[in-house]
Amino acid sequence: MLKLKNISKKFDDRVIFDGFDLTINAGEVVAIAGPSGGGKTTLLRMLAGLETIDSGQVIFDDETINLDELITRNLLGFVFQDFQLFPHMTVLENLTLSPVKTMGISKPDAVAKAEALLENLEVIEQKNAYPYSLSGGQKQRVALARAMMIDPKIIGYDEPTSALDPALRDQVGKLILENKALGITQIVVTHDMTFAEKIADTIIKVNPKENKEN
Ligand SMILES: Nc1ncnc2c1ncn2[C@@H]1O[C@H](COP(=O)(O)OP(=O)(O)OP(=O)(O)O)[C@@H](O)[C@H]1O
Repeated sequence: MLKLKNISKKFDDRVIFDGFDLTINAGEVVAIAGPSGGGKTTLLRMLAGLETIDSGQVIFDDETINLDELITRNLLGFVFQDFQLFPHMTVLENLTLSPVKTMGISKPDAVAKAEALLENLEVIEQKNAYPYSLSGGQKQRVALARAMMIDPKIIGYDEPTSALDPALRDQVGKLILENKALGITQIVVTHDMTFAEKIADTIIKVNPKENKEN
């Protein structure tokens, strides 16, 4: 279970979160909705350690995580809105780069793990392809595989359907529900309420004026 307690975050003088609380049960799919600029992406970035948290507590399975350690704790694997695949690297290189460089995983182990994930996500045939040659849906799957390389406790998706046509949107929904069946906790930032209602156990709204759980 993930508990955020009394989280506060400012950018300069601008308050994004002021005493924000959130509880997510293990295996749950939570959709985060709310107006543009409300802090949805910032929330994911903070949990992934890509953005600092000014104050508050992050508790995972009863352990209070030191806020400075979020970047190395692999709590949340991030599937970026625009995928952020390195254009000059193959799919396999995109997946193995960070685990080998920053996590000390051996290259053969990283490759084996990447291939297993690509196989599961049905993009193994693209392992030596460069991102430009992939379809939107394939990029999405590769981005998901890359997020899963670090064995995160939670997978966070930033607007996973925004670049996709309706058929691919359904495919992403299916992937999220497949991960749910595996017991993976997932947080999905989305503007798309129809999609949120389809995939989420809980929908949470973040609002810049009242960023308290509601
Ligand atoms: N690194 C940063 N420095 C300064 N301000 C930032 C930074 N990142 C985000 N912000 C500001 O914080 C606010 C929340 O941004 P965030 O991207 O989290 O919103 P969002 O809810 O995801 O919006 P959208 O739905 O438009 O993607 C915005 O006003 C944004 O301009």
